[in-house]
Amino acid sequence: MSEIIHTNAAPEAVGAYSQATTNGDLVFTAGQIPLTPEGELLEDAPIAEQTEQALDNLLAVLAEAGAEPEDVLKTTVFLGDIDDFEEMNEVYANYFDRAPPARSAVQAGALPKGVGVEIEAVASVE
Ligand SMILES: C=C(N)C(=O)O
Repeated sequence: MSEIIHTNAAPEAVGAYSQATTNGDLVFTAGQIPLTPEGELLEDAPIAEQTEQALDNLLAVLAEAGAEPEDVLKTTVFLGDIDDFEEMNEVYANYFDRAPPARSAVQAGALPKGVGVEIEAVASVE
């Protein structure tokens, strides 16, 4: 059975999508961008700060679905500029310090709202 996940601890969707959906034990999050739950966009902040906000949002959405960081199977990190990889990675490592999930990191041509990073995840909550 599938379910739509919503929490006020993460920003509202900026388009026609849900913060996350579930199917059985699996949780699929939308890509989280550096937008605060209050609606402040951090598109000009350093990539470290943008990454923190995106990951705070991601963990808030996962928590609403009952998932902890250890439950994450795979993430995808979209960067506006691959030169930001190291700065993003340093922050990212603090969020997934135990048994980090599989990950892909790619440079996207452009990201919504002009942000520098967007991060999505798939988790299992069995
Ligand atoms: C920010 C997004 N996740 C989107 O526009 O799909």
